[in-house]
Amino acid sequence: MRIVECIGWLWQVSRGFHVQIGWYGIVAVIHVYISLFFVFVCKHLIDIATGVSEDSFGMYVGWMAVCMTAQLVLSVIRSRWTNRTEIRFRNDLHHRLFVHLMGNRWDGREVFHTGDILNRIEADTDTVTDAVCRIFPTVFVTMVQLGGALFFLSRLDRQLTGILVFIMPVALLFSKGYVRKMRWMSREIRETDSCIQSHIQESLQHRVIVRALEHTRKTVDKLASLQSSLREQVFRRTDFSVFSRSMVQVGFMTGYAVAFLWGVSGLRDGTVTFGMMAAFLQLVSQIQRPMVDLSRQIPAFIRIFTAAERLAELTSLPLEQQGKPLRLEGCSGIRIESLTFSYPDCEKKVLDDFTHDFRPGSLTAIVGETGVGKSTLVKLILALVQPKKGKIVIYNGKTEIEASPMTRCNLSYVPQGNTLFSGTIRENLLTGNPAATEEELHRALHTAVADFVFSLPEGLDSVCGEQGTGLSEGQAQRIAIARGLLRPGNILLLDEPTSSLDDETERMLLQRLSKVLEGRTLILITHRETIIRLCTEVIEL
Ligand SMILES: Nc1ncnc2c1ncn2[C@@H]1O[C@H](COP(=O)(O)OP(=O)(O)OP(=O)(O)O)[C@@H](O)[C@H]1O
Repeated sequence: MRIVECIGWLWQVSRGFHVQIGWYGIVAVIHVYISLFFVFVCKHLIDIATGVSEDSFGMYVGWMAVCMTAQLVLSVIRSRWTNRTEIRFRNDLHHRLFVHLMGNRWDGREVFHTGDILNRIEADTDTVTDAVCRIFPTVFVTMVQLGGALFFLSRLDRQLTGILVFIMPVALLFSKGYVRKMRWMSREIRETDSCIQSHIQESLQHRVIVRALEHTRKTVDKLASLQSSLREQVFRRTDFSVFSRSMVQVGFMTGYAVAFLWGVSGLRDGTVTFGMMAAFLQLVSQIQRPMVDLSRQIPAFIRIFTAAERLAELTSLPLEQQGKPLRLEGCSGIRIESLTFSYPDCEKKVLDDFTHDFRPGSLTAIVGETGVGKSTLVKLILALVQPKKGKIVIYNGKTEIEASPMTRCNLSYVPQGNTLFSGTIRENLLTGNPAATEEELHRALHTAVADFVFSLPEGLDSVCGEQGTGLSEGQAQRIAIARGLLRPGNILLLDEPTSSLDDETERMLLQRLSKVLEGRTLILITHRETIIRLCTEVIEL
């Protein structure tokens, strides 16, 4: 991503904060001019004290007090503003990224590891927040301060200003090559940091399995090796930037020495007053400080562009089709016409010219050997992935709609395996239908043979951990079935719903399920004979 594009992205994500930043800039500029006026007041006071000027001493003391009070008030306003804007901006950016990532289109391939995404959302968002709320306004103020100080100095001594302006742009040392190298180094560091976070996140998520496979030592060693790479990369970047900064420092030190010697020789010759000398030194430091600050900000700018680039990669992920849910009333069916699908970067077609009509009210079992494409077909029906060719139509006799994210409301889906969220059982069930009544929750649990919930000490309010820890696989599976049954859709999509159930529980589940299938279409993936017998149709992939 080019720097101009990074700036454009930053401008776009900070929309909604431009007015606030503008106000901050105005306050900061007033602050700068008050500090320059303070220099002017000090010069006059020294000139009055040394007899060069005959102005009123009391009046200038008064101005001095006004300047000091105003500076204090403005710094309080600025730091209060910065802290408030920072938290607002960070929350806003987090929110936008989260909304985007929750709604982005999935093509069957995860572009980023979850740990990498988390790292970007945390660390890169912090960098961008710091840029928008602190660094950019500070740089703006620094430039105004620099311009004001140079202007003021030029009123005192044009020649000296000319010399200083000539010496200062040592910062031009920061050629294109320097910036390119720093950007590359920053990107490398951020990528290693993401790898560390991904490794920690995945290892912690599967720590029980890691322990069971006696893989703990290797996992810890991998972290140490990644950390050692990160350390080396940071050391390399630090050495490079320290060297470049020292070169700039030399330029500034020379500038200060020139101003000092200029003033001293002027004092000796009588062309410079003590007041002017004090003003020289104050102004030179007011020029030097901003220049040093600006040179220090260059690595920060490179970090900002790297962070902006990494966040822009997330926000540029295409979004799923958006729109109002398209709900079909009554019993609905699904017609699949010449469907062809293959995962990105895979030659093999998982489905090739597949056609089938899941008629309204039919009970269909999808069977086939493992890896043949059963779950993929369900994902296509859910419009989680898009077919390469052919189409999927949901119909009810009166209306026909092509499958899309908006037709998901017609589908009650029970995924394979343990898919519970951390929280109470009630919260998990309500993700199926937030408006479900207490009676509906009880009915769904009963149909899913999950009556065991009622005998738990906390009942529906029992808490389960991440991925349903605290419950057995079979218990978690039955709660997931109840959650699917609560969905308002008339088409039930069940992916291996009884894989963790014993024969007796499975028999009861099928018995209870058959009673609620009136007016609904059932599509289920299974390997179990008992379930296949319940179905009116069987298709083998
Ligand atoms: N995200 C993916 N990217 C690439 N290939 C994938 C992806 N998901 C699945 N596949 C491949 O697609 C094929 C079909 O997978 P799918 O999960 O649909 O099989 P399945 O019939 O449901 O298997 P099982 O009975 O084991 O659940 C497999 O060969 C698998 O390797």
